[in-house]
Amino acid sequence: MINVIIAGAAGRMGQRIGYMVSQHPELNYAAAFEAAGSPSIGRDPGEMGGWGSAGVRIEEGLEAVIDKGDVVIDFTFHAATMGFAKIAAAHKTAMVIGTTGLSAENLDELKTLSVDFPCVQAPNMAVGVNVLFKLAEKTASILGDDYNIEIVELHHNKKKDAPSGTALKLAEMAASGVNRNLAEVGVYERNGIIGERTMEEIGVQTVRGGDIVGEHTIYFCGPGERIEITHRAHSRDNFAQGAAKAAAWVAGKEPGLYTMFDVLGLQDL
Ligand SMILES: NC(=O)c1ccc[n+]([C@@H]2O[C@H](COP(=O)([O-])OP(=O)(O)OC[C@H]3O[C@@H](n4cnc5c(N)ncnc54)[C@H](O)[C@@H]3O)[C@@H](O)[C@H]2O)c1
Ligand SMILES: O=C(O)C1=N[C@H](C(=O)O)CCC1
Repeated sequence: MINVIIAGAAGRMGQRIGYMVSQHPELNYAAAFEAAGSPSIGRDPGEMGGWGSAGVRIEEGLEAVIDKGDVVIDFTFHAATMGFAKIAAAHKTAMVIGTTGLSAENLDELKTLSVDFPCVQAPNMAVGVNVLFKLAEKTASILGDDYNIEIVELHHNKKKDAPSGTALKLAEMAASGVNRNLAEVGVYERNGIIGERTMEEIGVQTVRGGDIVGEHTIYFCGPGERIEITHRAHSRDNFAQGAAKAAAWVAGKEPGLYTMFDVLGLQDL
């Protein structure tokens, strides 16, 4: 069995990932940890979530549990994630990172650290979203420069980062399809007398409200017609199943930075 350590075990994703790990035939829920001072410390994450005993108690900090597992699954907060990656790299323990809001500098640092440990990092672990990434790139490359590309994402009112990591990756994939650099053409807000839209820009807009789990639409708006491709998450379970699948895949792999395209075999599509 592959022993799994779950970071942020009391969180919305940490809870569903814990359940999926407990149900997975190759995975064992070996340890759980939370931030210092969390009221969940000492509690059983399964009992907290109402899905039975996980067989572990939530501990404080990754250092306390790093020797108990083969892979750390992290869906927490960007400011904490890089610290976890440094600890995992030093112990050569595999990692699955779903936390969003990582900066370009964080991703560069992760690439450097990954010479020492295998790590899957992806802003969205649902199968459907990863297919959508590929569709966005292909559709953009087929339609070319005559179609305006716009992305709209909707999430719950507790989400801390904007735009979503998924929307940013969608924009990156579409930009790659039309050979543009997102850093040069991404437009994240519009307000006031902004003038006509340029053909090059790729718009990314954010909606926050209620308990929306997550919705992403990419629009290709052309003369006389438009294509809209939407992914809607009905619950967090697809993300959590993807994280469990990634953990089973990455344990024992060669050091390196991998994505869900590697896990799902979509790399060459
Ligand atoms: N990749 C994906 O498929 C995917 C899917 C959903 C959410 N996410 C991302 O996962 C992250 C978490 O989302 P959420 O809705 O579960 O948030 P949440 O706030 O419900 O959960 C985060 C948990 O992490 C804990 N945490 C924060 N700092 C910590 C630290 N230093 N040490 C240990 N634990 C710490 C918090 O106490 C909390 O319990 C966000 O970045 C979100 O965008 C990714
Ligand atoms: O609920 C969240 O937070 C989500 N975050 C990810 C993102 O930022 O793309 C994935 C969808 C849900």
